[in-house]
Amino acid sequence: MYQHIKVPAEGRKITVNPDYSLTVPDQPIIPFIEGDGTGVDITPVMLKVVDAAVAKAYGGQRKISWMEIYAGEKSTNVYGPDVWLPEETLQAVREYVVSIKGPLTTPVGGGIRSLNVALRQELDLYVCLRPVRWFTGVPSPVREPEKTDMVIFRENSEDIYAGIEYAAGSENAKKLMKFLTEELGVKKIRFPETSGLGIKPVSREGTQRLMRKAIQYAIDNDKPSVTIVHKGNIMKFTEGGFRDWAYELAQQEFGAELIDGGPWCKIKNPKTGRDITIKDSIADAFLQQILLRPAEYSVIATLNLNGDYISDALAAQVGGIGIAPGANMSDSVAMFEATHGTAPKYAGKDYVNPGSLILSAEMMLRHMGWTEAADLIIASMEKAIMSKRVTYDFARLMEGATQVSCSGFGEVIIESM
Ligand SMILES: NC(=O)C1=CN([C@@H]2O[C@H](COP(=O)(O)OP(=O)(O)OC[C@H]3O[C@@H](n4cnc5c(N)ncnc54)[C@H](OP(=O)(O)O)[C@@H]3O)[C@@H](O)[C@H]2O)C=CC1
Ligand SMILES: O=C(O)CCC(=O)C(=O)O
Ligand SMILES: [Mg+2]
Repeated sequence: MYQHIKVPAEGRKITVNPDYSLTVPDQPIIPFIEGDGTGVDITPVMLKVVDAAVAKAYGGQRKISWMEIYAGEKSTNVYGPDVWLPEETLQAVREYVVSIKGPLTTPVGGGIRSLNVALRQELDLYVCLRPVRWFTGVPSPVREPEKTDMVIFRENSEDIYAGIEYAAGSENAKKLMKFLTEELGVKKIRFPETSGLGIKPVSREGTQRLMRKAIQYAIDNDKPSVTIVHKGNIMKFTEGGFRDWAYELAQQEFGAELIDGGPWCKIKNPKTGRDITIKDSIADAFLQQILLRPAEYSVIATLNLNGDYISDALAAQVGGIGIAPGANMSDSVAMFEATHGTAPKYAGKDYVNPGSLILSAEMMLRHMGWTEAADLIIASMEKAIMSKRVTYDFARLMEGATQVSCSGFGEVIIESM
């Protein structure tokens, strides 16, 4: 079976039904990746908090059998020097359907390509879902953080993240440059000899499967709008294509009707009868509007790079990246992870906020239909924040706070259950 993954003796697999709903046993086996950097701090705390919430919510009737799988630096220790993402890790994520991961390091410039992106691409986890909302008591740089309540649907499989890039001066860059200049008549590359080149694939299928999920989410959760965020004025056939294909999907599949001749349009929510406005915003303008008029935005559908930037910007608006959860999803497989990275300067210091990963686990429990345990995590997280016993990131901005460690914050959450 597996070479290094130890399958727990107790527990069963979660399975996917033909309609993509899940069958979740009372003792599911859930794979987790510890993660690099602060992964060693936050992942054990997340496991402890989830176990406590599940025990409290179901009195021993339900329990998670955690199964460690490997990626990143830990994988190179287990599998050998150059094995950053073993095939059996991908296999386990596919096979066990629901999993959770800590952050993984990606070097800047040279070195390995992102393992986080590789996981998303290999498993075709095409939706990066990142809800952003304020918790009462969290210090925020804006005056009315409660007005920020958005859910980002970031396209997770295309765009410049596809990794089609050639280093300046490399043979491939030269070949591509020759093709561009000689075959396509490109004359606008300012310094051809010293340019690195990247290619940005964006497709109708990729856009529309993402937009379908975003609209369905707005319907299921009675949200007032879906905003398509793009830079289609400049990148006409990639970001502009994204905008046009997203509107096209809204009209063709959801029967959206144009407002004042378009392109904005609206759908009547079949579940509530309320209107859902489908609109778009150019990314730079969007970034100032979310600060100045956040209440006007709800569900956001955007491309990979925009979604990456927007995730951290919005997280900051509601108190920072310490409580910014997320999920990477295909129609069947879901892998939950925080929005933040490995924060290397804090690695192993039991210091950072485990909140993002704990809230990612909360999303995971909700996805599994374990809503009582998920609700318990939200309620106890709120109580913990209100008690002002918080990690450094909140403590430095909160008056009268007592700073606690990463594991200490986990304890405060568990005490508050
Ligand atoms: N999905 C993933 O696995 C991701 C991986 N990465 C990778 O992580 C590495 C480091 O990236 P970097 O750009 O420094 O971004 P990080 O998100 O790791 O850290 C940036 C800053 O965010 C704050 N922060 C991060 N995590 C926490 C936390 N748990 N609690 C409180 N504050 C936190 C810290 O702010 P302060 O300094 O103010 O205390 C930190 O210095 C890179 O290799 C990058 O590629 C990045 C993003 C996602
Ligand atoms: O893969 C990485 O290292 C960074 C990814 C990232 O920033 C993100 O997904 O938000
Ligand atoms: Mg990011």
